[in-house]
Amino acid sequence: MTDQATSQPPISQSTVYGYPRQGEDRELKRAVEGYWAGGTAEDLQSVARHLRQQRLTVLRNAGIDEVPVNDFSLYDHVLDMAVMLGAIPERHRQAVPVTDTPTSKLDRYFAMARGTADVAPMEMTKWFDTNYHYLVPELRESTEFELDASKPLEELAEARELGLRARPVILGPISFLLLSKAASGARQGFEPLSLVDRLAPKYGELLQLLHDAGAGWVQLDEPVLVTDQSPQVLAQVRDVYAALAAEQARPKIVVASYFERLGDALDVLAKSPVEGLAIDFTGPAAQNLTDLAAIGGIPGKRLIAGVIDGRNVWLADLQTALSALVTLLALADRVDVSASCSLLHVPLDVRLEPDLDPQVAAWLSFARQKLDEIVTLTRGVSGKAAIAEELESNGALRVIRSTSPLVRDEAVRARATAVGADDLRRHSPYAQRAEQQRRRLGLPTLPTTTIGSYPQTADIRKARAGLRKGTVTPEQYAETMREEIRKVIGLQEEIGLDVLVHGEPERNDMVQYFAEQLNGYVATVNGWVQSYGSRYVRPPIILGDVSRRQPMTVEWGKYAQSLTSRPVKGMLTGPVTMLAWSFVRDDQPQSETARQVGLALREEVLDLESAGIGVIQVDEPALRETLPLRKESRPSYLRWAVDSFLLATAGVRDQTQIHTHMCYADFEDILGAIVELDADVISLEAARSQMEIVDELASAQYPNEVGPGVWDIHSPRVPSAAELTERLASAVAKFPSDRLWANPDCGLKTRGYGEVRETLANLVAAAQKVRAGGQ
Ligand SMILES: Nc1nc2c(c(=O)[nH]1)N[C@@H](CNc1ccc(C(=O)N[C@@H](CCC(=O)N[C@@H](CCC(=O)N[C@@H](CCC(=O)O)C(=O)O)C(=O)O)C(=O)O)cc1)CN2
Ligand code: MET
Ligand SMILES: [Zn+2]
Repeated sequence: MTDQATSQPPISQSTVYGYPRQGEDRELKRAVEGYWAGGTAEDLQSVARHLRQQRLTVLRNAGIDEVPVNDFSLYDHVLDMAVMLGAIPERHRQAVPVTDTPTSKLDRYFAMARGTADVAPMEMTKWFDTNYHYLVPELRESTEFELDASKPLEELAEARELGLRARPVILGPISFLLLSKAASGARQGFEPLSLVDRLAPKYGELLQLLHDAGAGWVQLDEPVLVTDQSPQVLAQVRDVYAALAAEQARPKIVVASYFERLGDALDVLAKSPVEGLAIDFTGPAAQNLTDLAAIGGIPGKRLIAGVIDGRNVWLADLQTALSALVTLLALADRVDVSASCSLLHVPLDVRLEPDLDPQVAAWLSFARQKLDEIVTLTRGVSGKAAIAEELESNGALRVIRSTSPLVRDEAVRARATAVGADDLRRHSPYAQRAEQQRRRLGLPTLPTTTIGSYPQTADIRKARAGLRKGTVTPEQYAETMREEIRKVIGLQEEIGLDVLVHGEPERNDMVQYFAEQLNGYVATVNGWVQSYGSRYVRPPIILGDVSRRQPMTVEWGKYAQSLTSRPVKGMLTGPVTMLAWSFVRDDQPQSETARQVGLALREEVLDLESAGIGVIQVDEPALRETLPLRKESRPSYLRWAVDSFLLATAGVRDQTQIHTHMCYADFEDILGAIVELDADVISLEAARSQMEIVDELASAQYPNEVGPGVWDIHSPRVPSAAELTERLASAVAKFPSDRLWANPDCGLKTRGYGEVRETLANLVAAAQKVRAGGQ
């Protein structure tokens, strides 16, 4: 490549698909929760407007040539899309009639997201293999779409007022339909995709409105195209984009995909009459580069090349990214530079991390730093010399990281290498273990338990904030936590639960809490990433080889057990979840890291056992979500996932009962792996899916014990004893009752004590009733 004269227009432009929404101080969370607590719509809208302006200014000042709009959301962008298309479930229409006031529109929006006292919210589920949750639109054969384009139009106008070139980002029609579900009461066998012909004209109207409002380009996101799709679905993709492209007055269309390779969908999109494609070239999607070359590229089209990893936090390898861009130049009419996906999935800015070791901070790139990487690469496309300095310092930092003692720990590596097949097997088969556990624990049939956490009250969080600020001493903090544990143990005894928990008050988060205590991890103080709605997490960063410094949970567990004669369940987060909800290393296979975490947890499990804890739960809620999007990659993932769990848990004696917990439905794809985990007891989400999982486990002849969650803890509703009895009875009808447990769906940390006390009492009553043979 040769240097271009500076007078020539730049070959490439820089852009992104989305930017974090919350603001530097999570202003959005406070504004939204403030509105829910009785604040005004004006206050909420003004904070939101200010944040949008701030984001656009940041993008502009960073040098981003074309900014995204409509990527902002008060709650979730799929919910926004459902509202934009008028796909509003009947129950929310009726519960919150929309009048002329702006408040009613907002109230209905939040009713769909969170439910009301009378109506259930829309279902929430994971956004592909990320830890972000979206709301699942509900459609039926009678759904009539009705366009309300006010949101993208307003956001477009805001950007144009700032003098910016803006590209509205809209969830595409195929993804919208495939991410939706049949509403309850829809015709048997109804498939949302069957509405595509009714939906497409609404997208046509939208395109026209955006065009009239001055949009030169629009981005239609079709991430479902990176999952396995049938030829029939791909034919629909072809037809719908042919129809949209035939619209008279419209912006140019770029179809975006991310997270995996496009596979067969690549050719379909390449042949479609849309003007551009945005493609992910990072991680498992790197294959797109070869695939694109193999089909001869997309001559005549714009390519937005996602060469910066939008889901991880490591400094990019600029040299490699630049080489990819140069290769791509020959495969498209024009190549623009971007991150692989919306920057929604990474924290805002490394500069908001004052406590981070500066050396480590220099290896990281959060959303704001990724903008710089994108802009640098964009300049580099015109001539490598223009970014020679950046390439050199980037290369140097990457070398320093790869050879840093913070990264490699030979002792850990030696222990990981020494792991043998025996370490991955319990001493005896389940039947023998169950016998010994029965004798030791003396539990009734249908034992009752909870999943671990009890309400994280404001007082608990205040104490922790005080500890951080130094206004609360470690001793005072520990006493506050012990007080909370006493309260939680007392409550459970009073209610009459069989297997108790300590309540997890000392944990800020089930992953971050452990990350803060393990070697090889670093935690952030401001690295918030939206999980759902107004809830955020701070995923820790796995930097180097992982090992345990000292026992992490044993003191709390021992204390809780000392307060009661009933068994107290020890509570740990499993290796897969410790990876899935963190930013992982990009310099070694995940299987390696998982094995190291498995070894660290194994030590903790054995220490808990020695401390007299007879029941130990190792949570793996992320096991399903981490399943690779493409089926071909699944077996190898499941192998290391199961092995790391076994490594953590299989060292205990027969009479120690191992539990695990998963709370995201859709277990069909991993039933085999669930069996292989060989946990004595597994608790699962079941209430929201009408206990279907029990049928599945029964037909898979699940050999160990199961606690299908009978209480959907995601909703503030208190289920009655009768309702819980019915759910339990339905489980008993399908699965051997001597291997069933009674428990909620998930932890209770987001619930209030009022609901918890009432529902758990109902749960105990229901279990008693079903034990006695009642209905
Ligand atoms: N990592 C992870 N991913 C997950 C889950 C999970 O539990 N963990 N569960 C599912 C998602 N569910 C979730 C449920 C709840 C929250 C949640 O409640 N988040 C809290 C933050 C939790 C936290 O980190 N709390 C810290 C810090 C709290 C905080 O914001 N403190 C204030 C001060 C608070 C005060 O003075 O009262 C501050 O630092 O500014 C603590 O307790 O110590 C929030 O958004 O508000 C997140 C996800 C799937 N993915
Ligand atoms: C998201 S799974 C949560 C499991 C954890 N033990 C809790 O009860 O909160
Ligand atoms: Zn859970």
